[in-house]
Amino acid sequence: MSTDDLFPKDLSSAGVTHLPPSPPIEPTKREKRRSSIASIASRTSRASRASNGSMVASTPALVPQHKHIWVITGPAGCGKTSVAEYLHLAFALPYLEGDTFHTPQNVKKMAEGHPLTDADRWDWLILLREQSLQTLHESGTSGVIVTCSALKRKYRDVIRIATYHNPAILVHFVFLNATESLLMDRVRGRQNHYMKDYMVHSQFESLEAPQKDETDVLSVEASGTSVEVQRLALAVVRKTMEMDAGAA
Ligand SMILES: Nc1ncnc2c1ncn2[C@@H]1O[C@H](COP(=O)(O)OP(=O)(O)OP(=O)(O)O)[C@@H](O)[C@H]1O
Ligand SMILES: O=C(O)[C@H](O)[C@@H](O)[C@H](O)[C@H](O)CO
Repeated sequence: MSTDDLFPKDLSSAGVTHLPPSPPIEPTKREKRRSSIASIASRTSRASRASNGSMVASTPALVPQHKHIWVITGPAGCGKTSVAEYLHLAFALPYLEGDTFHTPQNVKKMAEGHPLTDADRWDWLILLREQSLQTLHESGTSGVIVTCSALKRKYRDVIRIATYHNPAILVHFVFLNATESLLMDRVRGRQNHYMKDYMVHSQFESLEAPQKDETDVLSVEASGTSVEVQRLALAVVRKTMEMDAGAA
């Protein structure tokens, strides 16, 4: 895969299987956003070439060794949707919005102010894992992006099972790290969403932040602006892709 393949110019083929449940962005705004993200991606690509004029000629084509499941994780309000949409457009990879796979019962429970239990989450986690594998298989792309709070280690382990019988697949967790008080503020500012700000505390009660031995975790500082967090996430994902292709 060449650097240009990592930042394809035609983003229209990227599939979104499940769009986020948030209010739709009006088309002109979405179009503007797409073109701005595409232009950031292509600028990044040109910049890396400009810093090394002979790179295109002398660097062998980047060939990914694996297919990748990029799980964007963290508690409510950390920016999973914002980051996933950005990566989806920048890398032209299909994107599954995890919240749209919750059962109506789970959504009702959260909307009524009751945190989900382990029992409520198992089938959802398994579904996300299976949908990710299916999407990878059907799309033929080098990766798929999925949002999933994946708050506990054992939840991440459920997703990791995707690799057990598929040695060609790697799972990565992009953990968006921010404080409870910041996320309370963000969720408070969000309109028309079933998850209310007072639920953020329960997310942190459940949270088992990834440990050092979880080597498939890419931790991203998520307290900056949306643009800052999106760019940090893009950088770690791109670096990981390049390492897999033997180019970093
Ligand atoms: N870095 C940021 N700075 C400020 N506001 C942000 C940032 N990232 C996201 N937001 C805003 O915070 C709210 C939550 O963001 P987003 O929906 O992306 O988070 P999420 O992790 O997907 O949340 P949830 O799990 O509750 O769906 C949204 O209103 C979004 O516009
Ligand atoms: O595991 C969970 O508790 C859920 O996935 C939540 O994280 C919500 O769906 C999300 O926060 C929506 O706002």
